[in-house]
Amino acid sequence: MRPSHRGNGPHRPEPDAGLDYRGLLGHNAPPLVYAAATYPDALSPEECQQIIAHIDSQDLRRGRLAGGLKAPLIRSVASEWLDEHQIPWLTERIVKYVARANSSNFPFDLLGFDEGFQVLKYSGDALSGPDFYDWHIDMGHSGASQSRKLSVLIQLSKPDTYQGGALEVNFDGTAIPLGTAQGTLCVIPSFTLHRVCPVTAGRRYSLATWVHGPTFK
Ligand SMILES: O=C(O)CCC(=O)C(=O)O
Ligand SMILES: [Fe+2]
Repeated sequence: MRPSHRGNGPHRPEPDAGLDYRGLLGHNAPPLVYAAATYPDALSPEECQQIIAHIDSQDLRRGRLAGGLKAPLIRSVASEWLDEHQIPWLTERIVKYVARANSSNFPFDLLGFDEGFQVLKYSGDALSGPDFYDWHIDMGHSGASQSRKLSVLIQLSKPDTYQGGALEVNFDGTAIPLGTAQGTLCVIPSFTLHRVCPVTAGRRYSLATWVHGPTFK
């Protein structure tokens, strides 16, 4: 069971129900950095299919960790950087939700997207074994990953097209699954522990991008 209240702070809504948390913040309430901002219909099914078709037209590479490290025991996925000109509406859409999330949850100083969009394909092939991304944070030790402040994660697949593959966050010791509906966009601080459970059948497509800014202080 997942608790609807955690810690002693303000009420934290269920991640799946989270749209606009502003009304829940008291005047001096601390920012809700230990909650995901989740927007279930950020992309339509047609828009998700457009991105999936684009991913399937690409030669994908094996994914690495934040900072470029190869670690097949922690991350197994096929990935590629998206040429955003091929999905011209996407940047504006993501910016809209990041702005909403940052004003409601995470009043972080942000400067922009320094890395572009990464598309991800997790396959549940019996032969090569399930793809997954074990517990990790997105802030890395080198390059642009050092200044990641918000992680934006989009579910592109319909949940009934794969098995396993839950995207989970861990704020306080409890693994909390985020929404799986096709087109769901989640925003979490890049220091949040999260994982993608092994995809045991089918294919799970997702998109990840990061918003950068000055070092936390
Ligand atoms: O596939 C996902 O939904 C999340 C991917 C992720 O955590 C990452 O690429 O850093
Ligand atoms: Fe991640």
